[in-house]
Parts: sequence; C-alpha cells; structure tokens
Amino acid sequence: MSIVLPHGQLDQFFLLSQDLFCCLDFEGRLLQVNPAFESLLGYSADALLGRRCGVVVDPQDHPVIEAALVRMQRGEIVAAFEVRALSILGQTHWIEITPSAGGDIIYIIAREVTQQKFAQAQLLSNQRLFQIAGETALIGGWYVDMDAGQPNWSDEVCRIHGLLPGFQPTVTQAIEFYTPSSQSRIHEVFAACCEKGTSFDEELEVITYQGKHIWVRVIGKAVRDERGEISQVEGSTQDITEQKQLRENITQLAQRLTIILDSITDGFFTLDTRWHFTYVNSEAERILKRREGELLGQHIWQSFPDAKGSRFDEEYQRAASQQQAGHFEAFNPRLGIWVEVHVYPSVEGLTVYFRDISDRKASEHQLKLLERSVESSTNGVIIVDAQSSDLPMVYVNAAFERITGYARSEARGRNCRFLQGEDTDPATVKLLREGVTEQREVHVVIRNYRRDGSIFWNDLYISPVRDETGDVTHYLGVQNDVSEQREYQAQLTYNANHDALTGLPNRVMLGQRLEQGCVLARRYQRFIAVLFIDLDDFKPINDTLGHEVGDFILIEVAKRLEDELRPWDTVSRFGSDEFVVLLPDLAYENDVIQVVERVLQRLSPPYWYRGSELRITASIGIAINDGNMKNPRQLIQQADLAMYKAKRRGRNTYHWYTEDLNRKVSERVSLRSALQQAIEQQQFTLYYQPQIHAPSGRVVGVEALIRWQHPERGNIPPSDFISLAEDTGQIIPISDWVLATACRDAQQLNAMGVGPITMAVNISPMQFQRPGFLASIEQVLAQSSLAPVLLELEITEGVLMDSAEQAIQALEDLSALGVHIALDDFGTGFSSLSYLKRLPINKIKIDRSFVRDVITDHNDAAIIDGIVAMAGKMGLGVLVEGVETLEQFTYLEKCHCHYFQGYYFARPMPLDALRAFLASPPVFAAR
Ligand SMILES: Nc1nc2c(ncn2[C@@H]2O[C@@H]3COP(=O)(O)O[C@H]4[C@@H](O)[C@H](n5cnc6c(=O)[nH]c(N)nc65)O[C@@H]4COP(=O)(O)O[C@H]3[C@H]2O)c(=O)[nH]1
Repeated sequence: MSIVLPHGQLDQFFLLSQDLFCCLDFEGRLLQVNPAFESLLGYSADALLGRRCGVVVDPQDHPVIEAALVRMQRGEIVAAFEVRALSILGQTHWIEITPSAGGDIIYIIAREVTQQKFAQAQLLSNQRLFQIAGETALIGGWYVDMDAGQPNWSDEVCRIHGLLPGFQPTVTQAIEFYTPSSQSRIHEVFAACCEKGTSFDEELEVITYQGKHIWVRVIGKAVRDERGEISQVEGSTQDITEQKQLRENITQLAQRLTIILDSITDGFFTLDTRWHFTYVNSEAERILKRREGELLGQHIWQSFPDAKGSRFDEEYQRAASQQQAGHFEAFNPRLGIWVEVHVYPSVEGLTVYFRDISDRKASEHQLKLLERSVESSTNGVIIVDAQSSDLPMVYVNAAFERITGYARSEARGRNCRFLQGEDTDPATVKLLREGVTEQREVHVVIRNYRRDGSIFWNDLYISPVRDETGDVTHYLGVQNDVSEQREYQAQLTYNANHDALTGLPNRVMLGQRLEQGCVLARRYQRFIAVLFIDLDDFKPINDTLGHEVGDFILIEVAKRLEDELRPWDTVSRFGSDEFVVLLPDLAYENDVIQVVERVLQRLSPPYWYRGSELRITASIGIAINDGNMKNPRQLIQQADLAMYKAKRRGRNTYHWYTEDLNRKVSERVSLRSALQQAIEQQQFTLYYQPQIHAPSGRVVGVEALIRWQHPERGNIPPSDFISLAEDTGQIIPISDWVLATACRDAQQLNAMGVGPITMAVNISPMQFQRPGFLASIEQVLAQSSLAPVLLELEITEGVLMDSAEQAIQALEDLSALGVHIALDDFGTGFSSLSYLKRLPINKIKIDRSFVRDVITDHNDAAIIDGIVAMAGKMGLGVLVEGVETLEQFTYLEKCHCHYFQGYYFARPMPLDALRAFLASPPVFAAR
C-alpha cells in the first residue's frame, strides 16, 4: 500500500508514528528516519542519513531490498515485504516494509513483526512437529462430521492407505479399504460409537491403495455438541504392521523359547523379585511333581514350605543378595532325590536350572564304596590302561604299596613288568603276556621284587575289563603276596618228602625217584640198583643209651651215606634204622658191589658221641633191575628180603636178591590171603603140649600151640605163618581166638580133678603191645572163669624191643591180675640181664636150641647151668623146652631143672587126647 501524504501532515505523522518511517532516494540512501526508527534500531538519525539503507538490513535480505529498489526505479509498485533489520547492537528485528514512491523519493512505512514472525514460526514448527510425530509413529488423525457424513483424513492417514496427502474419501471408500472381516468389525464398532458414543480401539487389517496388506490400530471416540448429541466421531489410525509383526515375532520367539525350555533336559524355573514363580518348564514340573498352573504366581516357599530355610533357600538368598550366580548339589528330602542346581540372579528375580542327579550320586556313592573297598582290600589291586601302548598302570591301591614298597606316584604310568627281575621265570611271564594279548583272564604266581630289592611271590589274577561295546579298556589285576604260603608250602612239600631227623628223602620221595630211575634206566639201557640198608643192633643202642644217641647215629649214618654216594644217587630214610639207596645209573650189574662195599666200609668206623665210642654195622640187601618192571617198588621189597638174608648171614654184610627169595615173597603173599580165609573160616585148632614137674612127676601145665589145617595144603606149622601174621596184623584175631579157646579148655581140664593145670599161651609182641591187652585178659578170664593163676602168658624178649619201660609196666599190671608170666626162648635173643631183674616174671623157658646138644656141648651145658643158677637166685622157675631124650632129661634134672617140656614127655596133642593123657599120665623118672 502506498500512502501519499501532504508534507505538513507527513512530518506530523513522521514524528509521532509508532511505526517506523523513513525516506530513501532511488539509490537507497536514507534521507530521513523517524524517532521510532531510531529507537528500534538504536541509531541516531544523523548516523544514518545519507547512508544506504542496507546498513540496517541483514545482509541476507540485501538482495530483497535491491530487487525492490530496482522495481521501484522502473516505476513498479512493490507490495509489502518482510526483511530483517539489524539494530546497532546486532539484534535482528523482523520488519514489514511497505514502500511507495513519490517523485524521486521512496517513502517507507515499516512495522516490527518479529513477534508475529516467531508465533507463525512456532505454529509452523508445531504443525511440523505434529506431522513428524504422525509420520514417525505412523499415526494419522481423522474425523467424521455427523451432519456431513464425510470423513476427513489427515495426510498421514492418507499415506497409511497409500494415498496422496489431501485425499478425502467417502465413507464407503474409507470402509472398503478394510479386509472383509475387518470391514464388519469397523462397521460394528463405528455404528456403536455413532449411536451410543462407545469408544473403540481395534486392530484391523487394511488393503492399501497399492494392494498391500497392512494392520492398523483404529481408535475412535464420539464428540458431543453443546446439546450433548453426537456431532462427530474422531480418532486416529496408526499403521501397526511392523509392531504387529514384531509382536508376532516375539510371540513366536516366546513359543520357540518355551519349546526349547521345555525340551531341555534340565528343570528350569524363574522367580520374580518377590520369589514368585514366573515360569516353570515341563522337566521342572516332572521333577518337582507339580503342574505349572499350581506354581505360577505362587511364592516358592509357599509352594514348597518344607524347603524354607533349607540349603536351597540359603543358596537362593545368597545368589540374590550377592547378585552372583551359584551352583550347588543338595538332597531334597520331600522328593527323595539329589539335585544339582544352578541359580542366576537378575534384576527380574532368579533363574534356576536344576537336574535330578540321584543316579549319578548313587553311582558316585557306589564308586566311593567300591573305591573304599578296593582301598581297604588286603589284596593289591592294579588297574592298567589297555588302550595305551605300554599298558601303564593307572591305579594301584594301598595294599599294592604295602606289598611292593612302591608309592602310587612311583607306580602310576609304569608297566607292571618293573616288578620283575632277572630271576623271574620267563615261562610265567610268557603265560602272563599271552593272557593279556588274547584278552582273557590269566592267573600266575610270579616272582616279583619289592622296592628294596627283596623277592616276593605274587599270586596275580589279571582279567580284562570291557566297555559296553565289548572293547577291552582296562585290565584289572589282583595280587597277593603269597611268599609265606609259598615258603610254607615248600616246607610242607619238603616235609612230605623228607625225613625230619636226617633231612634225607623219605619213602614218598624215594618212590618218585625210583619211578624216575626206572624210566632213565630203560631209556639209557642202564641198571638201577636198590640197596636196603638196615643198621645192625641199632635197637639195643637206642633203648639202652637213649634216643638222643640213637638220633645221633642215624644222622651220622645219613651223612656218611650221602658223602659216599654220587649226587645223582638217592639216599633215603625208609624206617627207623633202615635206609634205602638208589643207584640209578649203573653200566653193569656188578658195579653195585663196589658201592656196597664202600658203604659198609664207610659205616663201620666208630661213631664218637660226647667222647664215647660207638660202633655200628649194617646189613645190606641188593636188588637190581634194568628198569623194565611194572611195579618199581618191588625192587625195595626185594632188597628188603635180601637184607634179611644178609642179617641171617651174620650182619655187616650184603646179600643179593634172588628168585628164590622172590618165590618166598610170593608164597608169603598167597599165604597171607589163605591166612585171612583161615581166620574167617576158623581153620585153626589148638594142640596142647604137657609140661612136667620132675620132682613130683606130675603134669602141672600145658602149652597151647596153634595148628592150621589148610583144606588143600594140609597142616601148616606155626613157624610158617605166625611171623607173617605178625607182619600183617592178622595175629590179633588169631591171638584173641587162641586165648579164648585155651582159657575155656583150661577151665575144662582143671575140672577133671587131676590137679591144677596151668595153661601156657604164646603172646605175640604185637598182641602184647596193643592198647587194651590187659582188659582183654581180664575179659577172657572172666568169660572162662579160669583162675588167673592158672594162666601163663609166654612172652619173648621181642615185647621189650620197642619200649622196655612200657612193657615192664604192662607186665606188672598183668602180674597184679595174678596171671603168670614166662619168658620164652630164653637165651636166643638179647637177654639183657639188666632188664631181666626188673621183669615181673615167674618163669624162664630155656630154648630148645641149648637142649639139643646139652649132653655133648659143654657151652650149652654151661649156659643152662648159668641160667638155672641165676633164675634160682632170682626166685624164678625154669622150664626146659625141647627135651627129646631120657639122657637129656636125666642130665638136666641133675642140673636142678625142675620143669620140662618136650617130645620125650609128650608131643603137642588135641584136647581130647590131652584129656586121655591127663587121665592116665605116664610116670617120668630120670635115671
Ligand atoms: N624139635 C622139637 N620141638 C619141640 C619139642 N617139644 C616141643 N616142640 C615144639 O616146640 C615149639 C614150642 O613152642 P614155642 O617155643 O613157644 O614156639 C612156638 C611159638 O613161638 C609159636 N606158636 C605156636 N602156637 C602159637 C600161638 O598160639 N600163638 C603164638 N603167638 N605163637 C605160637 O610157634 C612156635 C612153634 O610152635 P610149634 O611148631 O607148635 O612148636 C612147638 C612145639 O611143637 C621137642 O622135643 N623137639
């Protein structure tokens, strides 16, 4: 607007106006400014007049000013425009300029519009911000005027629907943007809003103008006019496609997470900060035996009150208070299981993973138990890694350390062979290796070495340990130090094979050596000889000088024999004073003679015992063979027989075994079985030989003498079978029968009234020495009712041989019974006078060998004289046996012998004959 005022008024206006006022020339130089101008910009008019107006204009707006000036110079009318004026202090003031030209002057009226400018800018800015918010949040606004029935969409709503800003749809168009299902929904809610004023907030599916499916959130509410009637429905539409997608993704993620958490094998639950369950997976449900629904939202200790204050509580508290993850294992008594728990704290509460480790605990317990058992085992236990090349030991127990002296640290990682040494038997090692190579059990007893170098015998069992696929992963070794047993066994074996006194091989070992010797003799066509060595008169030495001396002699004899023989010969002790020597390697049969003679010579020098000289000789029987015999032990029997022959030949000599001897052996064998039959079939009878008292001419006794009537062989004399029966023990039943029969018959004879008849019964040494002998006498006397004094037991010196003291005691017991004792065969044996005086005997029977030549042999006569004199002094009766002739009788009677027995008086006869004999006895008178 151009204002043309007359000068007077102009000045007035110029001075008083609150508006800015100035005049310019067409060059833009300031010609005049009013006080308001000066006051706004802080310049005095003087400072400005004549200067171009640009000095008070922001340089950015100079082009605007210049353009306006140019246009005005051309005579154009310039509309009002805004520029930024700069005050003297540099402040910017927006001013609206209205220029007008009057002649060659430009009049400018200006007013400050800074505030309006800022308000506008603010408005624009706010609008923009709303627009930005809408664009960013994808929210647009809309309203539907009830009267107009036309929706009004904001630009953002248009954009959401794929339309250009400014598009305003009809209601139908607006609704058609929705998918069918969303259309019915929007209809419904919109109608409700229009009719009832019900607000709505819906998620609906829209198909944009471009055909793209999107999701929108439509919020609407009714607006009422001053009359309270619904005049408008307004609301917002927000594109929530991405949010919805995000939500779906999150939901899917959550589902997947749930599946994952449910599928993990650990129990898993989460607690919020108040320890309420917020999540429980299915494994946790299973372990805790609670459904998720029962737990969610519940306080953990309300759900499991019994666990409050328990280890679980403590650990959760610790994790929560220290905000540190925790891990522990604990037993849950309610569930009866061991659980391993990991607890993780977070600002949201606690996350707990746990698993049932009862099986592991049980196997750990089992393992511990096993380990403790293995550790406390007295057997050494070794575990070897079978899959490492050198089979190193991976475990040894305390017993291994004790047995070997090696600490675990020294043993681990090494192969067991370090326990072996140079003397370890290679065959045993081979056995061990084979077992391991073939992956089977193996048992050996192996010589091992302890750490200190000492040897021990390791009784070792090794067995493979297989995994579930059958592969051998380890070897288990169980070892035992059997050194002591080994020594004990060795000792036992030694004892079983050796004689304790002399240390020589005994009968057992002799038997083995004999077998081996025969095999060797056969193989190398050599001869094997057996020497049966019996010491002469050893028993008297033993009995008189004592066992100590006897033992000394036996040991000495053993030493001499061993010294004399070759190392491969065997010297064995066979019986008390019997030695058997094996010579297994003789080229010729006669070679044995040299050996035997050397042996005899070696044994004959005196034996010195504590300064006393003892002499002893030996009788040796020799049997020889080429090894071809079924029963090598026969060689010993043969040598034994030959030895007896040597003895009979005068001792300190030897005798060869011959076939003749063999025949006798065979006879003995057959006789033995015949004897057994005789016992069983009672083929024995008793004959009785009268004993005469010369001074009275009376028969005062009889001697019972056994007779064996063999059905085929006829009469077999006692000399042929008594000694055999003694050897075989068959003498016992025979003697019992004899004793009983004799006593019974004696009782009958005494009942005849011919005066007292003593019954003399021969007692064999074996019978005498048998326990219970005294009782058997008592019994037989009782059974027969025979007066003890009428029984006379005839013993020989043989009964004294083994244990004289015992024999003396037994005789005393018999005497005490009242029974009489006669010493038979007196003069033929050892006849120790020292014993004789101690023996409680009643009678001596002088052997018939002295009687035979008594008439002609002065020695015999002298012996008889001596015996009779001695017996007389000792108060003993003397009976002379074997008197066959009147001469002998006459001579002996003169020698003051009173009792006689012999063919001269009567031969042994059966009981009936004896009865007749006793009924009318002949008269015996010496000349
Ligand atoms: N040449 C000769 N001989 C005479 C004469 N008078 C008796 N005899 C024999 O001399 C032996 C005497 O018995 P003995 O010395 O006890 O010797 C007995 C005795 O030791 C033993 N004997 C006999 N019967 C038994 C018995 O029942 N038990 C035991 N254990 N041994 C018995 O057998 C031995 C031999 O008995 P017999 O053959 O019956 O031999 C008897 C007898 O027949 C004689 O004038 N001249």
